[in-house]
Amino acid sequence: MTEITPQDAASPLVGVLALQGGVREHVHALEAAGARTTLVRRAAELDALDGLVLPGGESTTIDKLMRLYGIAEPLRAKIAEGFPVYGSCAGMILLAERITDPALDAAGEPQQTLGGLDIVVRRNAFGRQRESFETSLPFTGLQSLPSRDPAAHTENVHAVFIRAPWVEKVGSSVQVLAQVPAGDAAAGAESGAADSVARIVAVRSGKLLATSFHPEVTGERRIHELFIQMIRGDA
Ligand SMILES: NC(=O)CC[C@H](N)C(=O)O
Repeated sequence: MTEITPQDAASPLVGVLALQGGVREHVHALEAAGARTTLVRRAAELDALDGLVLPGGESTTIDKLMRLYGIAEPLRAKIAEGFPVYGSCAGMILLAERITDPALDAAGEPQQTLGGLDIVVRRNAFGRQRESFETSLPFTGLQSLPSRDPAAHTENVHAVFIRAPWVEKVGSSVQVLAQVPAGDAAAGAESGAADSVARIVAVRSGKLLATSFHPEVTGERRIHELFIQMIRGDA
């Protein structure tokens, strides 16, 4: 069912892919940031949109359902034409050109991605013991947002990680927006590597934005505002 919210008609219409995962939270965050929203389950629903959010959840399930419902191919084609998409967590995995450790289905077939974002991601990268954590991260590129605190020296974002991927490699077209610094106590880890090396957790390339973490669950609105500015061509 399509739900259009009564925002200003000039507000961009942003879809949230509603096949699996944390859909509601993105709808609320987008609306708080000034967008109109609609839930997307079918390829025909893509055409009316100004942008799309791929939520967190389980990337293997979302991948399977996107292919089953025939939405993967048309979405891939739109992304190649410059359609704005923001992916959080599983959504970041779906935008990645490559996964270091793709899950295999019962037939031994690796999970697929939409691609478009020239990054390599590692799933569940922060380890099992501390599979969820929260931390505060400096985030690049929020300077022009309406909700920005003009008195703030650094633009820190509250970031919630839930079985999150990190970005292992970025192509030359990709801008790194945030990293978990080496030695971050919250990231801690079993994944010893997180202690000794900074890990990339937010990136942008053209009209594609991806975060390993979930701004939509904390009341953090600046990432969604940034995405709306990207849609409008203001960022
Ligand atoms: N919170 C999330 O979206 C977790 C992502 C999940 N680990 C995956 O691989 O899809």
